[in-house]
Amino acid sequence: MVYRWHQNYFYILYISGHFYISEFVFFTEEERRVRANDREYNEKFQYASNCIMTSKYNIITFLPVNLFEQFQEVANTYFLFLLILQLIPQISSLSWFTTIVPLVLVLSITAVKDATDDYVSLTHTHSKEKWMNVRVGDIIKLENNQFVAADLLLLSSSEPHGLCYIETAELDGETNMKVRQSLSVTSELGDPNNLAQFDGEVVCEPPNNKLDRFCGTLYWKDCKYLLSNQNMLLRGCVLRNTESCYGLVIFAGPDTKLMQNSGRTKFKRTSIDRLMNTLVLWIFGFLVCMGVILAIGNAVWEKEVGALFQSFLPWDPPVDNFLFSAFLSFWSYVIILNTVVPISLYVSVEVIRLGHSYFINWDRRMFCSRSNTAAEARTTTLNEELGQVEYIFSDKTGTLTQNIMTFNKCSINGHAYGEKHDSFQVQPLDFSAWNPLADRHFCFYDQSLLEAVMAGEPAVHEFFRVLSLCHTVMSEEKSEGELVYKAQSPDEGALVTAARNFGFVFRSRTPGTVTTQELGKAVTYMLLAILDFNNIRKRMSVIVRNPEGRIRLYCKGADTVLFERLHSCNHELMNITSDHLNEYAGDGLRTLAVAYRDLPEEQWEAWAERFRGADKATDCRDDRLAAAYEEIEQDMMLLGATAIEDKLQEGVPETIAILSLANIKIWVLTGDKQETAVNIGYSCKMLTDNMTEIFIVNGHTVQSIREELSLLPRQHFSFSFFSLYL
Ligand SMILES: Nc1ncnc2c1ncn2[C@@H]1O[C@H](COP(=O)(O)OP(=O)(O)OP(=O)(O)O)[C@@H](O)[C@H]1O
Ligand SMILES: [Mg+2]
Repeated sequence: MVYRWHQNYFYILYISGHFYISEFVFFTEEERRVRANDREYNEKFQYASNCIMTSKYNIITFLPVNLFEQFQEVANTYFLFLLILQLIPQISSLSWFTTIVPLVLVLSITAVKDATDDYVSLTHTHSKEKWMNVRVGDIIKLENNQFVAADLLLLSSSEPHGLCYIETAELDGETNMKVRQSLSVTSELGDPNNLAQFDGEVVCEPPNNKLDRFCGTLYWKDCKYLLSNQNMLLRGCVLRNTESCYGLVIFAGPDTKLMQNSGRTKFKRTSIDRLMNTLVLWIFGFLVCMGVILAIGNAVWEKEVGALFQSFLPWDPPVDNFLFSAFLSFWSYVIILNTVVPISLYVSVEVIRLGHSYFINWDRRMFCSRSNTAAEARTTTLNEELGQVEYIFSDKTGTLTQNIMTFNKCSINGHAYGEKHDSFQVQPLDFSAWNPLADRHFCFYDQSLLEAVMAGEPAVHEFFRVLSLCHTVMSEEKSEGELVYKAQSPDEGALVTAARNFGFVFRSRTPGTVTTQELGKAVTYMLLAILDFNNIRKRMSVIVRNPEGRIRLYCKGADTVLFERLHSCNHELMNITSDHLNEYAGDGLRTLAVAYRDLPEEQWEAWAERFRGADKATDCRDDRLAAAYEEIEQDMMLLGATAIEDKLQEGVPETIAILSLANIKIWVLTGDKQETAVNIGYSCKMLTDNMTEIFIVNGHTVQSIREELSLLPRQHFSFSFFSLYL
């Protein structure tokens, strides 16, 4: 079958029991060129439009495709075959409707079930009809809480500095908000009339499934601007905390990163289906044997006895010998004995499936009273499929844990703060008395840290200064003194809030400055560079110039990477701090180390030159930037470490315990420190005390991990806990 669908051809192939829908595109895209507001130009490239079909059937294809699927059921084919046999008068032993009625009944019940399954999945994914008409190169407006309909380049937003906030739960499952920012040249366009005149051209990578990367260039008014993932809004995200924004459609429909990540719909067969088919085949084999035995009996009788009665009991006209008579009686017996093949089995299984799916929907224990939603089985085979699960792959933060981070403890200059020493001190500290900007929801119990701040200990001050400066949090001041932080990473939100309560209040930022209020005094730092975080670097830094003109680099990140980059004079402090860190990790807390480095003017100038070169590079930009970062993040002075708590979600340990009883193996992905990860493993009952041998596979390359794995005895695979550091 071939469908023509928006310039691309789709073939439905049937190979060894599976349907494959293959897309045949007549050109392979090497780079994408999109000119804003110029449909005529963009149409030349025949990019896919924003129409997406997620359902298996449509009205025309339903009957043939569904029948084709159903006749893969051995029993259905068998009954069709019987029906054909019945039409031959010489062997027809039963009236034709005894087979056709059950067959038609089974076929139509299954067809109705398939059609409803498909319709449900269609209505769930395809509610926004109007987005179908969006084409590549259009500029569209999005409003708060709307789903992003295609992959867009953010042009401008209602928020200052072209910022906008998105929730990416549909894409990566993370519930925290992320920030995107438009280029400053386009964010100035603002009003719709200017945007209608915008005629920039984007040249970028072809459609791909990498959710966290985008690389392209915007050409506009003889200038060239580099684009990154930070400028993109992907289909499936939801706009939050942003009144409205405008975006240029770069990828639409099947080319969007969301769709590129989803596999094609395949005809699914559960293992019960396969088991039933095998059983039916065996029963059919038995039936054939019976037929053969009876036909042999017929042949013997016809030869020995029947032949003697030829004049009274003549053979029917086309039959002229006993062998042919036996051949015909074989088929008659196949028809007569057909009831041994249980066609009702299929109907019963379908009915049971339907019943099970309703049991799931009605299950009170799967009802969430907070959001007033019940569990919903969207396919009737769900129960069987769940029963087949052997492995569960889960993310840790936000899936097992609540993703609500609280600043719990810290170690500054070798001193540990935050222990709850005694039972007297149950009241959290009251910050509002001396700090009007304090966040009332922040709880901390250790008085001595507050005393250290008040006593003016320089290390403590510098520690909180790092926390208030080195981050990517945005702040919003609705009314004087009422600060709201919008953090991309909840860890950072917790750290900045802690600094805020201890008197180092982050107030606002512009692309070139950060303004803080340090113990009541407003201070504006020049923000010279942000060396952003990524999961390979495991750290982030900022370089700032304070009002006195001194330049400092502030860095925070994983202790493993930070400790390697400290100045040698930190040896002793490093040992004490790492003892504290181990203690924190032992409690399952997330840890970060913080450090600083003084930069003389000449050194900064020289490095800034190289940094700008790397930043402008078009090829290997990431590698060159990483090398530049590496160069400056050296010889740092350690300040201390922080410990943040992220509580487990309700019921996680119980659920995991039940899952492991069912022998389901669970893999959890986390970027935490190894000790923290192991401890969380224990607290959520993934690891238990009777697992005496826990293997930690610790390698940095695929090769080294493979070697370590090959050392493990095979049977340990199901019980061991891996922490892969790639
Ligand atoms: N904003 C940040 N600034 C500096 N360092 C960070 C930041 N976020 C995380 N890190 C460090 O980088 C390491 C890896 O973080 P990453 O965000 O890649 O982990 P993750 O995959 O998100 O893990 P999880 O899901 O457990 O949070 C962390 O252990 C932490 O030490
Ligand atoms: Mg993280």
